[in-house]
Amino acid sequence: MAGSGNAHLRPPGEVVLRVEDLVVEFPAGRGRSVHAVSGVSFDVARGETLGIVGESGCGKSTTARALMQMPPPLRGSVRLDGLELTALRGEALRRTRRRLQMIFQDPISSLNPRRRVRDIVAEGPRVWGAGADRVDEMLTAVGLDPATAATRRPHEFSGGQCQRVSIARALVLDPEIVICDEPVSALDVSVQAQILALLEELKERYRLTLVFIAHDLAVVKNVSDRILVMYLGKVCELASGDALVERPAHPYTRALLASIPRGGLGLPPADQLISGEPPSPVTPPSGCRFRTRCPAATPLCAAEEPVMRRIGTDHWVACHHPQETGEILKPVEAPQVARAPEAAFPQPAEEAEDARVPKSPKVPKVPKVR
Ligand SMILES: Nc1ncnc2c1ncn2[C@@H]1O[C@H](COP(=O)(O)OP(=O)(O)OP(=O)(O)O)[C@@H](O)[C@H]1O
Repeated sequence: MAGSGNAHLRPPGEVVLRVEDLVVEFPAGRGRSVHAVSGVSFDVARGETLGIVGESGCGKSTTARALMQMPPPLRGSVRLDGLELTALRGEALRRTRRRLQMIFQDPISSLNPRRRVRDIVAEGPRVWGAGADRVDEMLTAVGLDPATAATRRPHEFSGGQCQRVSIARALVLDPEIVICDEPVSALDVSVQAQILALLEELKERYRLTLVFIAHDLAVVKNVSDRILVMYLGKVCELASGDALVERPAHPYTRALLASIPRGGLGLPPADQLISGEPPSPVTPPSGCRFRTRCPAATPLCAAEEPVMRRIGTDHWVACHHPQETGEILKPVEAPQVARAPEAAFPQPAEEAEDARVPKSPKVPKVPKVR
């Protein structure tokens, strides 16, 4: 049986970032805590884009900040090329952080309004004493003309242009990993596509690894090699983008897919929709955290927390009653789907055992919940 450790979440390729049992809590008064991130594990392969998706408040941004050690997690491990970031302090942490950069949701408020664009992009190089010669190159790379843009201030730019400045600021220090936290959510739809295309282009040109966070599965699907689905501080499902969309196994993933309008992913409507708000992360439900909204929940789901199980090549799910993979949601007019590459890592015997689709009890037919 697959344990709750992280060996089973290995992506195909060389692991650059390994996250194990990450826990982040915030004080909630009267001795209680917000359980924002509760034992999240995943690996990121060099050169891949890992998407993280889930409703607002599920812990995506907290996970991102914990990777950057801003602040460090309460428990768990974050290893960059084997270097344990949670053990670093002071100068050593500062030096290592340069290898990880972040792009934030609100491009305008994340830029200092009083500074000129050149100074904003050059701030990292000034602090680090390196990269100053790349400022113009970066402005050009993100589609801004250094001659005209560099002396202007953020308020003179549109949201999309400000996000280009943020991207230049993040890339000027030549990071290995860029964590994009809802980088297009605040932008007009037409601008979103341009910024996503730019990120894709820069990823190739500068051989970046991306962690791409968004609440919108349609956006995440377009940019990600693999997708991790979070619900109330936990990972529900992790799979290649194709597997997640064509064979969603977790009821929550299915609900997220069902909420995408036709024309988004072009999927037929799924049979189950969820309603209501997630429970409070101060008092999360026992067992499976999704069970209070899950149309397939049984007493087992309240009694026992489901662990991540492998149900296919590069496809993992934490659910007692995952959807049998026999039912495949075919995208409308989908091109031939390429087979996901086999994991580069040999699977230990006990994981190979779990590679079969777990036999789950028949999920009773439930009425639609609206
Ligand atoms: N500094 C904080 N103090 C207290 N609670 C916090 C703090 N930061 C986040 N939280 C809580 O932690 C939980 C996870 O929040 P987080 O921002 O990580 O979620 P998210 O999935 O990124 O959502 P969003 O997209 O809305 O930012 C939420 O319940 C949030 O209210």
